[in-house]
Amino acid sequence: MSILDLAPVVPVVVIDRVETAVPLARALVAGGLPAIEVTLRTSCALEAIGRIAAEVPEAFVGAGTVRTPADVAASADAGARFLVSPGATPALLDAMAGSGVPFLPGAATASEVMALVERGLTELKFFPAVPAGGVAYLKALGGPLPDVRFCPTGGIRPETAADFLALPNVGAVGGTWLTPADALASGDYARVEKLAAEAAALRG
Ligand SMILES: O=C(O)C(=O)C[C@H](O)[C@H](O)COP(=O)(O)O
Repeated sequence: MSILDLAPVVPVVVIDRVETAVPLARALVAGGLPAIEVTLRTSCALEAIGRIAAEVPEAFVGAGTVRTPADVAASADAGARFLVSPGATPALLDAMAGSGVPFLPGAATASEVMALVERGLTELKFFPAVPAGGVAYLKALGGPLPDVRFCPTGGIRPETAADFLALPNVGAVGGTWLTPADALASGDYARVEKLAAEAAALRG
């Protein structure tokens, strides 16, 4: 099973208040997006992953912004079922591979992609997707590197997601638009569910 096949969109969520973790995960799952990437950018991220893993079993919760071997260990201990990194280093790749947890390492250039393919990795995050060159760039990478599938993330909006998903080398896209900060602040999980349902419908 690949993370890229769970849903067309992987919500990237930044959780500032751990109490929001479970209701927002339930809303995303109810909308049809079970794979949820919780970024390790906030102090409660690991606790949020743990709560979602324990209380929302139908979610497939992972850790994002995984940058170091210590992040890998902490994420796995918290219950992350996948790991996403913005880029890749040899030490990080060794740790992710050794963890036994599925992972999507980040790459943005042909050389970076080729280095990962040398390690047997063919499912990658393309980051930062839009600033790096967007749909045209990813399409061009697919010419010489057709065996690699990507989860482009960074700058993707609901109105541009379908263009990425139309590429043969895109399995899913990531983005933060499913969980607007004001919706989380006001507890408007119905809005999160609606945004998730619209995203889930992007690829039939
Ligand atoms: O923290 C990480 O490792 C990330 O995954 C960075 C995310 O790709 C971007 O934060 C996506 O954010 P948007 O451009 O708002 O969709």
